[in-house]
Amino acid sequence: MSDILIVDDERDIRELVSDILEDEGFSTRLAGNSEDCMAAINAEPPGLLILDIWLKDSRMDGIDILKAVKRDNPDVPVVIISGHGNIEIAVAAIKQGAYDFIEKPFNIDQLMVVIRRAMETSRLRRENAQLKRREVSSTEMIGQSAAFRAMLNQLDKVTKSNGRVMLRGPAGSGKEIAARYIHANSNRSNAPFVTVNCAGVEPERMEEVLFGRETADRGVEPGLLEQAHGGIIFFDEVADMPLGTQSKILRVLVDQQFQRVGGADKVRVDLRVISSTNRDLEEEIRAERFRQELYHRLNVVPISVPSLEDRREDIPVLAAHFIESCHQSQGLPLREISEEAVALMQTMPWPGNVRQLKNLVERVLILGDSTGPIEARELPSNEEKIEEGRVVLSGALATLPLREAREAFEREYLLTQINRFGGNISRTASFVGMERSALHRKLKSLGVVTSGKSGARLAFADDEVEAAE
Ligand SMILES: Nc1ncnc2c1ncn2[C@@H]1O[C@H](COP(=O)(O)OP(=O)(O)OP(=O)(O)O)[C@@H](O)[C@H]1O
Repeated sequence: MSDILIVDDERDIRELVSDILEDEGFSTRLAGNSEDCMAAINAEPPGLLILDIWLKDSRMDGIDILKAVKRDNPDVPVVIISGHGNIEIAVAAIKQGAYDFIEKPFNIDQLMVVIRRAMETSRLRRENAQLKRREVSSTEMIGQSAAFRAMLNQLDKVTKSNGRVMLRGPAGSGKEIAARYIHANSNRSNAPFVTVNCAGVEPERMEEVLFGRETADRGVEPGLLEQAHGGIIFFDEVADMPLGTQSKILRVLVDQQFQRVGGADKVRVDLRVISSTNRDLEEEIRAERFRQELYHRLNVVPISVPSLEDRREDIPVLAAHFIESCHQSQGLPLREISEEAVALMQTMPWPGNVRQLKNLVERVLILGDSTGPIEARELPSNEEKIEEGRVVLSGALATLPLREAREAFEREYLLTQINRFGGNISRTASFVGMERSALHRKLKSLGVVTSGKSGARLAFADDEVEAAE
């Protein structure tokens, strides 16, 4: 257990408190002024700080020390000692984040009750934080496709740097989990990871949420930037940040400091910034909805998170992973997946990406009444697309002459299958029921050029479609 730092300018008092605490089995350190106090904290943050509000011959008073501790070591609980009749100041200290206060003169029992409670609360907080961390670190990223491995490789390169990363990819593709992966593997892994849900906060509240606020009656309420101090702040869906807030964030990135709403003090924070977007930010800049300068500051290392349709090969392992986690967390049955069900999952559209797959797996496990393998009939039947083997035409296909429509269909169908088999032409040929050489010819006639050892990249007319490596 870490020790208790006792700060009081009256020597008798600090020694008396120290004796009592040592008798109770705590170890203590003592400081008589603010300089010694800050030096002791910087040397090693204590498990608890007992702090006199009035410190003679000190550069900082108790409230200043409290502010510094709450900024740099927010986990250290602080118990204030206040002189008799200084209740207002003690209450102000609580608003600044002190755990509790005791009034001089105090008796041993009072002191011990407050200290035991403060220690217990802080222990619970630490345990909670550890549990949360464990939960986060168990959200491991699953995948083995070339597209996934390429992304992971890029993530691994940026974990140890402080570079600002912009994660781009469609909704539900795994941008937040990628940001958490960077955090968990960075040297900030023991510091907070704080998400700013830029789409979810009302624009008029955004600044308070980010910068915090200071009011006469409620004191300091730290915002998300302060809460993330030392760690990573993740701007989720950064394109949804109001323009006014964008300028202020830009200032924070330039100056490395900011003011709370209603406050006068400058607050300094040490942060690494990761952002995500599923929109085309260049387009947002052209439409004057996103500030170009902020874009350049946030987009230092752009990393693309592939859609699930671009890594269909990963669907079976992801589905198995979600079955396992639903089993662990909710006791749902640990079921396998039939071959037909895997084939259907690997060919159906996934506009909601990995999140949609995760939800689908959970739904099937909840609704299913068997413990055998998941069957294709348990999956959504795509009724709007196929009715009893009948393909319902999309608007685009229906406007084409038969020959072009057939080619468009064949191209789409074969690309999906090739992607599903990770670019492996032999396995694709065997599934679609063609000879390998006939499939090659077919692809060529459709303008799909395979290259690389395993048909890795598919040059598709002028466009490039990346299937797998
Ligand atoms: N590679 C992966 N392995 C395991 N789980 C994943 C993976 N990718 C995504 N997930 C899970 O899918 C869900 C959606 O992922 P996440 O929230 O990271 O997506 P997102 O791109 O940030 O979504 P949005 O843009 O909608 O905020 C989460 O539950 C996440 O844990």
